[in-house]
Amino acid sequence: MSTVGQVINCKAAIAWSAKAPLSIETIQVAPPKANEVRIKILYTAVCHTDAYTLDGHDPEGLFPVVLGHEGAGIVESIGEGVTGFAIGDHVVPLYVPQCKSCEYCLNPKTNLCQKIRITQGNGFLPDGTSRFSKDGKQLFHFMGCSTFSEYTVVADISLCKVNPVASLEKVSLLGCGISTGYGAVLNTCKVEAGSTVAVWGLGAVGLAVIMGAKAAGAKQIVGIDLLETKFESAKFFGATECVNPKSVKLAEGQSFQSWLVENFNGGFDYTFECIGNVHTMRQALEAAHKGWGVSCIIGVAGAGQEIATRPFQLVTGRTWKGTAFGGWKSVDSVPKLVEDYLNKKLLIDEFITHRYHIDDINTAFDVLHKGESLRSVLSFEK
Ligand SMILES: NC(=O)C1=CN([C@@H]2O[C@H](COP(=O)(O)OP(=O)(O)OC[C@H]3O[C@@H](n4cnc5c(N)ncnc54)[C@H](OP(=O)(O)O)[C@@H]3O)[C@@H](O)[C@H]2O)C=CC1
Ligand SMILES: N[C@@H](CCC(=O)N[C@@H](CSC=O)C(=O)NCC(=O)O)C(=O)O
Ligand SMILES: [Zn+2]
Ligand SMILES: [Zn+2]
Repeated sequence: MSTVGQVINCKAAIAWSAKAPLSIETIQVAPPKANEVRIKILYTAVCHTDAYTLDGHDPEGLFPVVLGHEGAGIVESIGEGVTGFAIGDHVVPLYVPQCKSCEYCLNPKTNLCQKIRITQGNGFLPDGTSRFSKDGKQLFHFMGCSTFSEYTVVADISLCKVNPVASLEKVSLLGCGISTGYGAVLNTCKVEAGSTVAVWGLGAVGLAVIMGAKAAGAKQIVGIDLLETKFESAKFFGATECVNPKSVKLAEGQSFQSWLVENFNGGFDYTFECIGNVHTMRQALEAAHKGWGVSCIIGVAGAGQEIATRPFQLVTGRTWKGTAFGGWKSVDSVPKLVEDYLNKKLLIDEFITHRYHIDDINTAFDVLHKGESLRSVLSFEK
């Protein structure tokens, strides 16, 4: 029985309010309007940013909402005017879209397409409305993706078609964390062979940075985390050594970053913060090498959180920058990352540490907060 043009009743994890567990319920998903695509989501992962918004730290956080932004699925139907997709295509939703016509898409210096950023930040699709409801009550979209629903609707510029040979379970992780960390190295920082690199936070994003640094030919890759249980996986992905800031012997009044400068040849060519903590962001900046060191912020910090350092740190040659989705022009790049995965240039399988049915999504958030997981992947099929 075709669902094209029909409202679909399906399972979704609803966030009714901040800090509350997600509620598994049947919602209504309306057909796609012009330049929209409705997708049957087969797999979705949980990223720390989902937790960031669910925990109430996101100034753009709106409730009730269908969260989720790291997923993959199959096209169920397309709206009027959609040309690049057909029913049955394997696709990955993209929270950084690529319209290829806005000022940002036309500028090679950024991937931050702004075509639909305002409506996306307001929890809507580009026409300013939602396709989600629960018995007549509107539910907001999230990051233009909302993958915590069996069916979702996205703008056609927020979607890419991928090789159907690749496992949708695996390529779901290219919707955020792996692409971000890997791209931060290759695109945002353009790390050169022989560089020295330090990475704060050994979660999925941090490990993807390590994977990228190894691919770039870095000669030293130092993983930094408070949880030494993360060190083994960091070394698997390419860390040459790992440091627990709580375990080093600091001189009276000495900072961790000055200890790093003292013990790692004056600091690192590149540092990456993959936590979302403004204090570790300062550590990472000040551990970058005088004269040329570059520090890249990947971690997300909420409203009111501000970074600080002495201007002297920048005056003496350090650069502070950041990345969204690893600087990838999304529609063009994610299909290529899928090919890299199929050609074994990129690891994905090893990031998946937990698998759950969508009914157990709250457990996936628990293991993330406990630091026990890299990526939990959820499926809707029993
Ligand atoms: N800019 C972008 O485009 C993107 C940004 N992000 C952001 O990147 C960050 C990482 O995401 P993700 O990898 O999914 O998150 P994870 O929670 O999986 O990883 C964060 C890691 O940092 C560790 N950590 C926490 N506090 C400290 C500390 N003070 N010093 C050292 N290590 C610490 C955590 O340990 P523990 O588990 O014990 O807390 C965990 O190992 C998040 O802020 C997320 O929002 C994610 C994707 C894209
Ligand atoms: N609404 C949040 C935005 C936080 C943020 O920086 N998001 C990242 C992606 S994090 C994915 O896991 C991003 O790409 N931002 C670009 C953008 O246009 O938002 C807040 O306001 O804190
Ligand atoms: Zn994410
Ligand atoms: Zn654009």
